Amino acid sequence: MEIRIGILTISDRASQGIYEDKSGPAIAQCLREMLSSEWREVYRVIPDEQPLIEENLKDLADIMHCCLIVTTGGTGPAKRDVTPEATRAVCEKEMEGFGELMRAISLKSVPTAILSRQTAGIRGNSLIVNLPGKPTAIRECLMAVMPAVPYCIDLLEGPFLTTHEAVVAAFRPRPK
Ligand SMILES: Nc1ncnc2c1ncn2[C@@H]1O[C@H](COP(=O)(O)OP(=O)(O)OP(=O)(O)O)[C@@H](O)[C@H]1O
Ligand SMILES: Nc1nc2c(c(=O)[nH]1)N[C@H]1C(S)=C(S)[C@@H](COP(=O)(O)O)O[C@H]1N2
Repeated sequence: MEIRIGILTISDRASQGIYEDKSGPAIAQCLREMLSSEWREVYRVIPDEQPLIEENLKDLADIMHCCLIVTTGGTGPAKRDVTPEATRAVCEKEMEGFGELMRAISLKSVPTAILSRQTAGIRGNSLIVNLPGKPTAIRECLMAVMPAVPYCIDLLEGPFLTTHEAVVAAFRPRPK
């Protein structure tokens, strides 16, 4: 079966065309460099509206069967930043370690890393990972968590994801 990965940009201004979305394409580019498995992106740009975020996450997981869904934006403290709330609302399990690790790595380059409430969670067979909105945060955060992502997807009975070892090595404690 085709491997699908959801890329969801959550930004009022990018969704209105006030600025060009750079973070969604950065996620796609980063994943292309990291993954040796064939995969197809399902890419969307939406405003910071919690019901809309939840609807898109559910659709990408349940209907589009994306094994991995990466969001960008809406993780901060501002009134309209509700991506973590939407993620928790649609997930059966929260995966706190992802947010902890991404904040710790990001803190080495920006003190404002602690302003991101980015998290991750499991909905059905899908892993949902939140990234901050800044285009420069994408590579840093994805590089941090990617070693554990293929094994997490194994545990969700998803496709066997392989990586380009020179870029990032997937860690599987119990190789298949
Ligand atoms: N998807 C994106 N593409 C390009 N630049 C972005 C994106 N998201 C954020 N930025 C940049 O990072 C800055 C700070 O991000 P901020 O978190 O304020 O934006 P946002 O909350 O994603 O956008 P909005 O306020 O329109 O919903 C923005 O002013 C913009 O320069
Ligand atoms: N790696 C990284 N993480 C980062 C940043 C960044 O520039 N690089 N920006 C921070 C800032 S300034 C904010 S406000 C929060 C939330 O951003 P978001 O609301 O766009 O998701 O992410 C933080 N995390």
